[in-house]
Amino acid sequence: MDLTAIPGVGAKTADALAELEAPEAAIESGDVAAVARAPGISQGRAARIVRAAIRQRHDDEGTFLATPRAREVYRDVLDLLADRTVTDYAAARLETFYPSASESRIDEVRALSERAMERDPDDAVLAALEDVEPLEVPGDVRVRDRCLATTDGETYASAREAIPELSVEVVEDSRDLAELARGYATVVALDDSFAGVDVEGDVRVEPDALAEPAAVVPERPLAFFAHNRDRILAAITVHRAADLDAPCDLDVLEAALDRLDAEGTPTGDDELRRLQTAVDDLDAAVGEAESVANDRLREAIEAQDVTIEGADLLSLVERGAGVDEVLSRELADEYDDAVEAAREHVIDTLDLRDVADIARRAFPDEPTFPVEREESVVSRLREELTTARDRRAERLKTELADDLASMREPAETLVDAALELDVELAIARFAADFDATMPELGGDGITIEGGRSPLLDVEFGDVEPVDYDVSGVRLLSGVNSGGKTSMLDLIALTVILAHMGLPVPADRVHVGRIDALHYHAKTQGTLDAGAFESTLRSFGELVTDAASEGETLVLVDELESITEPGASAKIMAGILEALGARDQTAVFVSHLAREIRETADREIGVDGIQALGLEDGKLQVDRTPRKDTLARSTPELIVEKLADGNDGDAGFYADLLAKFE
Ligand SMILES: Nc1ncnc2c1ncn2[C@@H]1O[C@H](COP(=O)(O)OP(=O)(O)OP(=O)(O)O)[C@@H](O)[C@H]1O
Repeated sequence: MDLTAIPGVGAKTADALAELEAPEAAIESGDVAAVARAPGISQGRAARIVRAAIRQRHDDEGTFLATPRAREVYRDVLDLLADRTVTDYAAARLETFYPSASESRIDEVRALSERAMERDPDDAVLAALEDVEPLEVPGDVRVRDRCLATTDGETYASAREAIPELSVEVVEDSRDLAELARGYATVVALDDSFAGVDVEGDVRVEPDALAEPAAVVPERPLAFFAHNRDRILAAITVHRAADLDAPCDLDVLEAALDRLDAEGTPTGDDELRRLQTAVDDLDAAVGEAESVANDRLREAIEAQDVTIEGADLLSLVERGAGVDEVLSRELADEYDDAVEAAREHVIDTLDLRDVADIARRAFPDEPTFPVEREESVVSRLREELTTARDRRAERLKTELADDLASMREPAETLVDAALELDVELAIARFAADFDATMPELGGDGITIEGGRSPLLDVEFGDVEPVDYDVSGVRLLSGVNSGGKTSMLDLIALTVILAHMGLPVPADRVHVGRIDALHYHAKTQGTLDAGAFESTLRSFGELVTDAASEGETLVLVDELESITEPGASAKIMAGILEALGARDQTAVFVSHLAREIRETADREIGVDGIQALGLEDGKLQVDRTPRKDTLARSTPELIVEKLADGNDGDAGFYADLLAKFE
């Protein structure tokens, strides 16, 4: 597949996508997370690429949302869905859903919606989803306790390329190797020629190491799991909570991850913990041991009466002997005890085992006061412990990397499935929150039964259900604030959702398949000549043959506000005539329904949102449009109320009312 064939994907993006293991498969399966793993591709961009590819696959021109207001309603739909996602991934993935004229695309998403609506958005699942994120490729890993060694320049270059995690050293002979082995816990010699050499330290001869880097740097495969550990564990919890089929044994994967911390260090091994603590606490323990010895010695000296014969004292003084000699002569046993206590302290506190003999040498046999550590011995001890720790860690890492080697793919599948579940749960929650049902598609016109718009400015619980049945061109009249604009919004929302393949907030909906939605919102005030002309042109295009190929739904809100009432009634009548002649479906909301109908050359049906009356100065409205009814306007209602009154002016109001008929 030529990636640049996807609309909007240029050569640069195609190169970035080509870095993925299987870019075509990721794009085709709509896996936004996988696409977003390409360098420099954000989740939003990935969603746009996937959407463009879907459109291409379904031969879909993407011209369904033909006006700004139609696009706004679509945005509102996406927001309602995104509000019900837990992960950013699901919100981005939902952006790949769009209203489409393509039957195959709608069916694809309908299948997903139907599956989604069976799901139970359980709180435990939603909570577990909080920590699921798309898997990431970890940054560069650097390993400092191991190195590669070779005598050959070419091998050196390929080693640097194949295993950038380790330093590569050029050596000449086994002496050089031995030198390296003093600085590194492990040296991996890449040349055959070193086979059988006997050098002190952990020197391995592995001529095939470059072919199997993970064996030399288990940190590489482990870094993936360490970096993504929490996400994978969260995905495991999601699978358990939602009872999803798992691609691997979750207990085994979890147990393996439990042996790894976020830095990629194996955990849960007592021996490694012992060695690590010994390295960390060595200095402190030696310091404490010095105090132990000195306290003891001080006490012994204080308690001791040293008796020395004059001749001996004289001889000592003549020889210039110091206190050490007095100590060794007079307090040899006490000194030995004190030093023994110091040695035991270090060995016991650090739980030293095979290096206990080195630890003993950290305090000298020769009496001194105060007792002081032998710095070179302590350094040696530190080196030995560090090397032992690093070797132990490497062994554990290798074992763990082996255990996890076969789990990378299942882990990816696991996280992808959890993220996809979030998409489905968003649809399930949308359906549950708004009592939505799957619409029927096909035939002509639109039938909505028990429709409730979640876009209204009232609590969803307070939204009154409405019914409306539209075929052909209709005028929608009605009282101010009766719900005419809200009805257009509900129709637009319903048609968009139905063409996205999603459930609609109604008891029952039947929607004829359309190719484009033209929804024109009410303009704010009269337009100037230029704006008026361009608005008229857009309607002109809409009703010309070229533009009206295919089915369109036209929703227009109070077009009369663009110019003076007389002219606008004529214009609307003309547009409705043209749309009617082309068998399109249209709803025009207007307060000039009567004038339009009178001006039009063909019969135009008028429906009305009726006021039931005024109660305490407030309109009581039946929000469901009454078929073939020119609704009374608000002023008419008020005049009627005044005419019915007992005021002296009633006659005047009765005459006024007559003018409305
Ligand atoms: N189905 C409904 N259930 C509850 N409230 C509704 C419903 N439809 C509309 N409303 C309320 O009525 C208000 C006015 O609705 P809307 O703007 O649709 O009326 P309108 O007939 O277009 O008014 P105008 O003639 O002034 O343009 C809404 O803001 C909303 O609060």
